[in-house]
Formats: sequence, structure tokens, C-alpha cells
Amino acid sequence: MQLISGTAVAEKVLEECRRDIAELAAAGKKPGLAVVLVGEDPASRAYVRSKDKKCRDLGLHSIKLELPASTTQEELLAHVQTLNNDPAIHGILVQSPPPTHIDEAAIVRAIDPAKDVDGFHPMNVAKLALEDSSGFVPCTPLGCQRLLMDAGIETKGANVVVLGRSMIVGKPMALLLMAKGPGGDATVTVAHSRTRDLASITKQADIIIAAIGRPEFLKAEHVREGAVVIDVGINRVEAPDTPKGYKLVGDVAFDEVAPLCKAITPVPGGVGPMTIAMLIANTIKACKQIG
Ligand SMILES: NC(=O)C1=CN([C@@H]2O[C@H](COP(=O)(O)OP(=O)(O)OC[C@H]3O[C@@H](n4cnc5c(N)ncnc54)[C@H](OP(=O)(O)O)[C@@H]3O)[C@@H](O)[C@H]2O)C=CC1
Ligand SMILES: Nc1nc(=O)c2c([nH]1)NC[C@@H]1CN(c3ccc(C(=O)N[C@@H](CCC(=O)O)C(=O)O)cc3)C=[N+]21
Repeated sequence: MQLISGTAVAEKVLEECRRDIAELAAAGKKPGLAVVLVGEDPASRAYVRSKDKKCRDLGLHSIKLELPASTTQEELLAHVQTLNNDPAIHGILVQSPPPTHIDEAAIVRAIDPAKDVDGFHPMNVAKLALEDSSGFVPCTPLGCQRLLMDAGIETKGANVVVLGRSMIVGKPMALLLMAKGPGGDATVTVAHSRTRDLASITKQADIIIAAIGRPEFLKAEHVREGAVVIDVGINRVEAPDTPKGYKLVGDVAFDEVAPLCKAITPVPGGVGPMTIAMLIANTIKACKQIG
């Protein structure tokens, strides 16, 4: 069993980013990222903080807008407009999900597609579907693809089952894997909460990407021997014996699934760090494209 370290691959990606950042600096440019968080969700705050810290470590310009849960749609749209017009900002991310009184689709559409480093704007979703590489691909699926490629796992002709069909992970993951070329060319099946007899489908998979948000859902009975499993899930579960009182687990029951696998990612230290690395890579791409 090969344990695929997202931490290690993310470090490689960030090393490439450092080179790009130095080149841009020589040309008098500095990529800038703005992360907007509405509300006080502790997990979201932790993610936003670690992203901000990583950006600063790398010498990126980073701003973090932490807005109260009472922020109105109009106020949030005004913040997005300001960031769209700010020449020091090349990437804008509005943390998902926002409070329920916010129309997330309208916010996403308001972000300048050239600064949409999350790849959520319809223009970028379309570019992904069209295999137009000028667009932005959502960071988490991009990170999963890079993990597979870096671990030497061939996707061409592979049966891949993507568990989950969200716009942030499952759907773009499926599009990336079915695209032509390296890291793609897979035969993709997408399963979700309405899928019948899930185990019979996942058992056929050479590669399983689990992104459903159910702690330790994927069990040994779902996985064929020799499969590769990428665990996207980040779930906080109670752990009274730990200092924080909780721990992170994935969507995969790691202890029973790992022994069956050719390769598997851990949680934490798997897909999570890759998401942040890809966010920085996308911000650099935005900076280069905007000029
Ligand atoms: N590592 C990282 O960087 C990131 C991790 N995540 C994590 O990934 C997980 C998924 O996130 P996200 O895509 O945003 O979640 P969503 O809740 O938006 O989507 C979950 C998907 O899983 C499907 N699903 C739910 N329950 C089942 C089930 N029992 N069987 C089969 N399918 C099921 C849902 O089906 P239906 O469509 O029918 O409702 C839906 O398509 C979460 O744990 C999240 O924390 C997310 C983003 C980044
Ligand atoms: N617009 C938007 N874009 C996102 O990319 C986005 C989002 N909204 N909403 C929430 C999810 C979740 N997400 C994570 C990214 C990194 C880790 C991560 O680095 N996790 C570490 C552990 C961190 C810890 O210890 O708490 C790890 O897995 O090793 C986790 C979760 C991005 N998301």
C-alpha cells in the first residue's frame, strides 16, 4: 500500500509557485489574493487563516475579509465589486457556503471571471467543460488530479468512480478526469445520494474519489483489492480525549480500506493541503493573465 502524501506533493507545487513568484517579482509584479468569509463558522475561519498565512509565507499579497453573519447581499456584492476593481488583487475567493440569506450563485456571477481562482463562475465552468485551458479549475479537483499524476497513477482508460456531484468537487472532478490528455482520458462514473447499489459500482473502480461529506462512509465492502482511493472528505468528529475535543476524518474508513488499496490518501495531510497549493497556483496564473 502506497500512502500518497498531499503535504509532500503540495510542497512541490508550492516550490514551483515560489519560482513563479520570484520571476513575477523581477518584473515588478506581486500576485494578490482576497478571501472573503461571511459568518463565524469555526472550520471556515481556520481554513481562511491557514490560507492567508501560506500566502504571506510565500510573499503573496493577501487580504482576508471577515464579515459578520448579518452582512447583506448588497454589502457583499459591493465588497466583490471593490475587489474586482482593485489592481493589487488577482484572485477572489468567497468562502462556501455563505449564510442562507445570501444568494451564492449571484455572488459567484459577480466575481470577475479573470479573478475567479475558485473556478466557480459559469464562464470558468464552461471553459472546463470545453477543455479550454485559459479558465480556472476548482482547486480541490485540480489538487486530486495532480496527486494522481504525481503518484504515477494512470488515469487513461481507468474506471474512475467519483462519489459526490457538487459544483466544488464532484462535478468538476468528473470533467477533469474525462477530458482528453494527461490526468484525464478516464471512464468516469459519478455516484450520489440517489445512486442505487453503490457498492456494486464502486467495486468496479480502479480509482475512487470520495467527496460526500459523510465521516468514514466508504468501507472495505465498497472497494476492490488494488484500487486507488482519494479521500476528499474533511469531517470534524468528536474526540473527547484530544486537546481540541474533535478530530478530522475523511469520507473513507481508512483503517479498513487502506489494507486493500494500491494507494490511498490520508486525512489530514491528503487533499486538503493540495487545495491550498492549487489556490496559490491559480492566483499566480490569474496574475500572469491579467498582466
Ligand atoms: N479537502 C478539501 O480541500 C475539500 C474538502 N471538502 C470536503 O469534501 C466533502 C464533500 O464536499 P462537498 O462536495 O462540498 O459536499 P456537498 O454536501 O456539496 O456534496 C456532497 C455530495 O455527496 C453526495 N452524497 C451525500 N451522501 C451520500 C451518500 N450516502 N451516498 C452517496 N452520495 C452521497 C450528495 O448527493 P446529492 O447531490 O444527491 O445530495 C452530493 O452530491 C466534505 O467532507 C467536505 O468537507 C470540500 C471541499 C474542499
Ligand atoms: N469558495 C471556497 N473554496 C474552497 O476551496 C473551499 C470553500 N469555499 N469552502 C470550504 C472548503 C473546504 N476547504 C478546505 C481546504 C483545505 C483544507 C486543509 O488544508 N485541511 C488540512 C487540515 C486542516 C486542519 O488541521 O484543520 C488537511 O486536510 O490536512 C481543508 C478544507 C476548502 N474549501
